[in-house]
Amino acid sequence: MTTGGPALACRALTCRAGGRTIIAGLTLELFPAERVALMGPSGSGKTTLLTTLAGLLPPVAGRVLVRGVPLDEQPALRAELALVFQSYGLLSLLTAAENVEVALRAAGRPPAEAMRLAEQALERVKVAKFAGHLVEELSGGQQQRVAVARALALCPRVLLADEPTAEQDADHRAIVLDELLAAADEGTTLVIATHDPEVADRCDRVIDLRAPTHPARTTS
Ligand SMILES: Nc1ncnc2c1ncn2[C@@H]1O[C@H](COP(=O)(O)OP(=O)(O)OP(=O)(O)O)[C@@H](O)[C@H]1O
Repeated sequence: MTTGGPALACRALTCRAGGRTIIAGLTLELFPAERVALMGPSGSGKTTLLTTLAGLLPPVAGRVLVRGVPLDEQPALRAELALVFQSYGLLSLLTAAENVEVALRAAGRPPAEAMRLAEQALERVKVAKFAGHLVEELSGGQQQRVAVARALALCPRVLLADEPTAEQDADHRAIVLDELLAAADEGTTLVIATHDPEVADRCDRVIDLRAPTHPARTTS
């Protein structure tokens, strides 16, 4: 499903972490409504790549482009990207609902609308009943679903999700995956880092980061 130009792209992207080159000269184009699985062994650079694509980690060379515009030249374009962090990145002393509302308020939504959208997003991934609970009171899987809800609520142009089903049981894994794929049905570009072949099977394309120091191989 590729319409128009890429929603997100990178050109000759090189990323380093801990004094090592993790991603070397990677060029990619990710299209609206496309569902992409990012795979590769532990340590191959999935988190590093997602964090760089989200504009949170500057590359040492190359560029990230949002709708063809270099992200480093227009940092405001980050607002079009949402990242589900592998470690969730939630504020533990806020409630589940407040975590989603804070993101919506930061994106410019008025308070009442932020509350309504947060509730809807939490319901989509079956954590609405914990809306008033502090994040630190929730299980890992519940926290992960709150992190997914936060990203979904933003209706981002691009949703980058770092192993978003890793902490889920089978039923909740299916729910999370269905909701992420539903966002792609609405036009969001979806990139899911995963070790799960069943998640990859439901995507349009797999990007395989087989070796930390080699360019990614892309399969359709
Ligand atoms: N802040 C850091 N300091 C030092 N090394 C780092 C840092 N961040 C990442 N690395 C290294 O970069 C490499 C890639 O890590 P990354 O987390 O991107 O891999 P991954 O493919 O997401 O792994 P996993 O599947 O285990 O989540 C690893 O060797 C890791 O040790």
